[in-house]
Amino acid sequence: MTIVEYLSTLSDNPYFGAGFGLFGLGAGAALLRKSFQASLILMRRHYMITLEVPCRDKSYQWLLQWMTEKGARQTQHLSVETSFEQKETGHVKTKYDFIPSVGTHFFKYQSTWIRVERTREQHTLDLHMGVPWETVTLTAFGRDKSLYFNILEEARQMALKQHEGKTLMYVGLGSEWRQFGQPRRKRPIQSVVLDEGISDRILTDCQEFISNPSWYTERGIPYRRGYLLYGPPGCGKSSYITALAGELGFSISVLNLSERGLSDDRLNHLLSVAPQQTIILLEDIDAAFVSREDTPQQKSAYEGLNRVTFSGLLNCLDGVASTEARIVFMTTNYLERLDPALIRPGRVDLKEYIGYCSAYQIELMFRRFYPGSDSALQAKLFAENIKSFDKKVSPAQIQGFFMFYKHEDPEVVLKNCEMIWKL
Ligand SMILES: Nc1ncnc2c1ncn2[C@@H]1O[C@H](COP(=O)(O)OP(=O)(O)OP(=O)(O)O)[C@@H](O)[C@H]1O
Repeated sequence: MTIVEYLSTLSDNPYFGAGFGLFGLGAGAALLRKSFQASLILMRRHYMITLEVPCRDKSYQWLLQWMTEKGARQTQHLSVETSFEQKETGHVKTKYDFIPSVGTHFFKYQSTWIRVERTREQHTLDLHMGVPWETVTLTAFGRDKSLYFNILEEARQMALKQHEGKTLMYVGLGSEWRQFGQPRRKRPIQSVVLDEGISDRILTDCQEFISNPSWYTERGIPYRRGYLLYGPPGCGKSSYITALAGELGFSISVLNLSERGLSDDRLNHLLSVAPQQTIILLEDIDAAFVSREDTPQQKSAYEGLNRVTFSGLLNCLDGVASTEARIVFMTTNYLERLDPALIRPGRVDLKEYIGYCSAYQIELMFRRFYPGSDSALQAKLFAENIKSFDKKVSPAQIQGFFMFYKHEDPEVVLKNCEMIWKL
């Protein structure tokens, strides 16, 4: 029997025919599935756009907030984020924000449906923050990438708007900057009364610096500026820096150089990843290198811990260079304790003494507290009275004194000037 004859007898066999038919069906289904998958991949590649935002990216928080506003209304699967909000009256209000939970959500942006997938890796931690690693992936039909650009920009604007009129504070935690406390209402710069011309000098210098990056790049000078405010306590150094940050629309990033475990490397890293548009504040810079080892107990407490060295700090300050305007403010009560290397030009470009009140400051503070019609005359009298005691007085003392007599007439205040030193 030839092979051809053998095959023809097989084709007459009903069992073989059925088996062959089944095989054909299976192969056909597999082929269909494969081509479906291939066309899906092809469609994804050419007709869909995807955006992946990992939790380490700056826009991640903005995007979550944006989704809270836009998307959370369209999905039923939410997770809660509780925060505390301080009202201007000082009341603290609890605020619940619902954000789309981990999983898949769909919502419409303009006329496009977007699939949002929020995933959380159970086994991977974001080592900086110690939280599970998360990713948000947006997928939409189309090829226009500007869709995502618009979403991110809208999210950024929304985040900025939330902080409009507020000053943010950051502190260095580990190798990250973390927001510290609630955003504070901006303090008007005029509310910090410094001696004649000082505030204008600092403000103009900062503004000129910020608006002139090309001056620095053209001359190959690092784009940074250092300021030192020195003087006795309670005269407004910290208050002025806070008010200045508000005026410039900057945040404040506070670095505590005496902090345990802050090494040269960490300091360097923190300075290089500082938030944008921020004032880096090194308070009580004189205390950073002396007070730590005053007593044997302190010495042993700090043994084995990393810490910032003086040369490390100088290197870090010199290395603070970026395309961003980098403003560093230092404060101290004791200028004479500072090493000249720390405050040489280039590290500190402008030094200002913020001292006890002059007659000019006393008058101005009085007029701000008692803005009545006789204010100018009374303020002059008040300043003369205070000066006649020939004693030092700080703005904090004057503020405390005014607060004590806040329900009294200016006349009573004028009569009780000596109480300033007794409160
Ligand atoms: N020049 C000023 N104008 C208005 N208020 C002031 C002024 N100086 C100080 N105050 C008030 O006194 C308080 C303490 O001021 P602040 O902390 O800014 O002083 P400081 O010079 O930074 O002191 P320290 O050296 O102890 O840090 C604040 O409540 C502030 O409002």
